[in-house]
Amino acid sequence: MSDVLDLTDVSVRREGKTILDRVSWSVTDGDRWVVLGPNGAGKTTVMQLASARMYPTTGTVSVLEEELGSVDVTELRTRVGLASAALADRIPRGEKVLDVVMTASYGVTGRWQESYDELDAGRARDLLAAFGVGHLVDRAYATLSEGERKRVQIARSLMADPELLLLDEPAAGLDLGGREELMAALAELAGDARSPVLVLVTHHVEEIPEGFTHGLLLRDGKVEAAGPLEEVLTPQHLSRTFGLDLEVERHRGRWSARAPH
Ligand SMILES: Nc1ncnc2c1ncn2[C@@H]1O[C@H](COP(=O)(O)OP(=O)(O)OP(=O)(O)O)[C@@H](O)[C@H]1O
Repeated sequence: MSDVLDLTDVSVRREGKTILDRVSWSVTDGDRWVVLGPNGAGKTTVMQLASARMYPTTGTVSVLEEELGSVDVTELRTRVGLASAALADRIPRGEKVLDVVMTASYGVTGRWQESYDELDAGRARDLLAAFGVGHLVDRAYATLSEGERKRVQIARSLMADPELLLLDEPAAGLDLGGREELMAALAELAGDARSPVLVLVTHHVEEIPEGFTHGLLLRDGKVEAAGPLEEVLTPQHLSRTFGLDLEVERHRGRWSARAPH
């Protein structure tokens, strides 16, 4: 079992503010992690480090056994898939869905003069079909619903066959049906041994798909708990993470949390 991600004593400071405070976290081959915490807890910052798009102020970060600061991050970034709102914002409005996915093999958003062959197009079509949006290949990305866009983004993040896949709030903005369809697609991905190591960021325990194995709880830039989901998603840890009393339930592999009356 090798470490896919390793953060040791990592702090990130910006404009005098400590965004991450001595965070240590290890992700091993085969794991499916959820990163959970309230607004401003530092989740996206952890994803920026994990995708080699940011360096820590202090501490060490290794991604796929390469230590940030001592490797060429351009090459490393191609080995990490990322789906996030920030990345989605960079997709040109008129871009064809097939190109949104295919351009990921060059790590660009917006098709220009790169050359693609039938194999690339075939892989993009297969990925879109796997996420239930195969019929949308020729549509302009801007004309899709939010749920369709989210699936296209995940298909795109898998295009370059990453070893690590980071999904930053994949269910944000989806209606109940869209969320549940996405949960089913992600559960399938989690259950497939050929899938990359998965890390999913969310604010809601209801958005943890079946098959996810571990959780990292963050609050105010600090780790509240990290480990197997059953050990981490306790009322005590979740209440401390979100700063209010919470009851937690698990039903058929899915979680829910609510404040008691
Ligand atoms: N460049 C920056 N300069 C100053 N503060 C920053 C900077 N980047 C992030 N922050 C702050 O760091 C904190 C953590 O941000 P981050 O985006 O990592 O949190 P998050 O857990 O992803 O939040 P959310 O759930 O709201 O997306 C926030 O308070 C944010 O305002």
